[in-house]
Amino acid sequence: MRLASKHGTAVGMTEEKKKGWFERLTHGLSRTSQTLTEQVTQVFSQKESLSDSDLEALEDLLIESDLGPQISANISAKMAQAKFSSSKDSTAVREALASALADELVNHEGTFEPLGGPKPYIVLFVGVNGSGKTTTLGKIAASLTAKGAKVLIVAGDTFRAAAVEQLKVWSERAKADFMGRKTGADAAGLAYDSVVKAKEEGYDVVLIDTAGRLQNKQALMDELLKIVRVIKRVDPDAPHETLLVLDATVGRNALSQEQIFGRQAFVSGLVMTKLDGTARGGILIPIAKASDAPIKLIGVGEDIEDLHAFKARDFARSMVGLEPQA
Ligand SMILES: Nc1nc2c(ncn2[C@@H]2O[C@H](COP(=O)(O)OP(=O)(O)OP(=O)(O)O)[C@@H](O)[C@H]2O)c(=O)[nH]1
Repeated sequence: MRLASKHGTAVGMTEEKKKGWFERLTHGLSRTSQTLTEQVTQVFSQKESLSDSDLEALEDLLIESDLGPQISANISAKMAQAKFSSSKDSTAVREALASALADELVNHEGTFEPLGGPKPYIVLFVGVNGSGKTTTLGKIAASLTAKGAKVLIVAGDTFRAAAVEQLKVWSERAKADFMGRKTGADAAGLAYDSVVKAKEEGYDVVLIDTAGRLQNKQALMDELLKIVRVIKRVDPDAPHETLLVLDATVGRNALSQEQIFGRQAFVSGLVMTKLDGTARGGILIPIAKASDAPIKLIGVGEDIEDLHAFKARDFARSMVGLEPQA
């Protein structure tokens, strides 16, 4: 039993589910793909190869799409080499662009398989408030319980009553068990107790939410590190996964969030949410390249089915408005 069949590789996924996800992905990235491809195909229109000034225009477009200078230069160089037999064939331009984008991403995809590892599998969710941590946690819980897994949700953001309430609602929706404390309680103590309980009571997966904001960044990091330290006292290999949740709509701010959390909080995977809410979904590429941790999941909407494993080639194709390849 593996979450991967739903959130992971297409292995085991029914054709219908795969198609459903591809539609959601393409729809979710439609703002990005419209902006990107309309402009890029304009640069190429009526041409079979690019002049130096066309190449500069292309590079500027890619930089404006938040891809950053280095990646934009790499992609422009690849596009410069491509020859298009029919100048008006925008599909060929899109195919070439998708392939150049995918080349940038293929080494940055990772898998999230909470039912494929040790039991209980301890997952920590980190990220600033509003990035989509709670929603992501809830969606994962729902897909795991749907597979029959015994899941414990832990409200580790003990500073915000609203965050605890929101998580409680998700646990009811997902039919997962819930563990929380009163406002201001020690989050590390709660995390410790949750792992002990999970071991004693045979849980498959423990999903621990954490605070997204404290008095200052250092206090936040200290709190996260304390949670990790106490969890390790119960299980030295835990947490088995620390997912950093980043909101694509904040653009380059997500890049600096990755740098702050990624450097200090032992992040093992990234989740990029709200890709449906931006025309600059390309921000995922510089983030993937800057991070030591791979991208594991992406979110393209608020429904449970809108969270899925990150697949570089599918993502790159959707970014330029092409159907992912079955
Ligand atoms: N459109 C869209 N909205 C999303 C996605 N993921 C999360 N959201 C929404 O973003 C908002 C913030 O998400 P939360 O899960 O509450 O974020 P959080 O990081 O837990 O934030 P706090 O609860 O404030 O700590 C909610 O309204 C979610 O429904 C996504 O992939 N697409």
